[in-house]
Amino acid sequence: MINKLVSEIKKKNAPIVVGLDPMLNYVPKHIQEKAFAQHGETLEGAAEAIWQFNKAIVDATYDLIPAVKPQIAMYEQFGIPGLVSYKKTIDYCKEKGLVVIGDIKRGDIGSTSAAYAVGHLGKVQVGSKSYAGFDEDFATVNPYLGSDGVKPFIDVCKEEKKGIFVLVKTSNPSSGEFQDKEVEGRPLYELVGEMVSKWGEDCMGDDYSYVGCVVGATYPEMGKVLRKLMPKTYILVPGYGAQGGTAKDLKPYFNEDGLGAIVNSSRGIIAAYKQDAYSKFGEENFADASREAVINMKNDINSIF
Ligand SMILES: O=C(O)c1cc(=O)[nH]c(=O)n1[C@@H]1O[C@H](COP(=O)(O)O)[C@@H](O)[C@H]1O
Repeated sequence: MINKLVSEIKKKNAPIVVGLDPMLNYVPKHIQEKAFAQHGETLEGAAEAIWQFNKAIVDATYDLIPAVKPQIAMYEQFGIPGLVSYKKTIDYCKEKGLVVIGDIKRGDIGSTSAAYAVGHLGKVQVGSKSYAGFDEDFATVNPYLGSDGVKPFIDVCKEEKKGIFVLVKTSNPSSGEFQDKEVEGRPLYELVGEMVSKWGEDCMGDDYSYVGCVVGATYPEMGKVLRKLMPKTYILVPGYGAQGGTAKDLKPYFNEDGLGAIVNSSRGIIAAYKQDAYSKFGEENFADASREAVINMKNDINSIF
């Protein structure tokens, strides 16, 4: 799957991911009203609204982008109906040829991680049959329980030819509270980065490992150090746009070949119609606003090369 991700990035000339993080207050009134007319103001109604919202955005942008990243929390808040919309979103995006990065940020003791890995990337055995549960192409993984929490994901990736992005340095303001702490004279995120690079050594695609990492766009100095430390590791870079990361901050995350990083924007794309810059579209044409926001993001990021 890492080879498909890289080749789609090249083909579409777009090292970007659209984050499908649908909060109900981003969903235009006309979509909410239709969903509530069918299902009432219920969890089912909300789940239908976010699904229709996602579908419209995917239809308007899929030809421009290599990948999407649905964040499972945004679906989980609507319970089981929300998870059904998460799965519908995954299947629809795959039908459209997109690589799907499930932002699930899992990681636990080995046996529990194995179940997470099976549920999201692998297949579960039921008697003589086996089934893929959520079936994303990649998943985000939290490594802070140690290697026995990550290895089960790598094992499933090997079997299924899938991939993971392991959190190394996150974009949020307090990420330094633990991640920047010095251990043996070096920040913890560097040690984690080295470990991720090591895990990825025998998980190589053509040019990059299918064990990738996450480094926030909001810490470009650290991105620069980590890029050098882990040259074969693909970096998923969230924090562009709504969290303040800008294109000029992003150059250090890429290799000389213009590859090696893929930048996520969620609110900046899916809720573009709410921004002044896209107000000309109006709420009805929210998906067209998202399309223009994708084109602008792509041009903005490509301008650094
Ligand atoms: O793993 C992630 O994707 C992630 C890691 C990180 O360090 N920071 C971060 O913002 N994210 C996710 O990236 C998305 C960012 O959303 P926006 O700030 O709206 O673009 C959310 O889904 C976050 O959960």
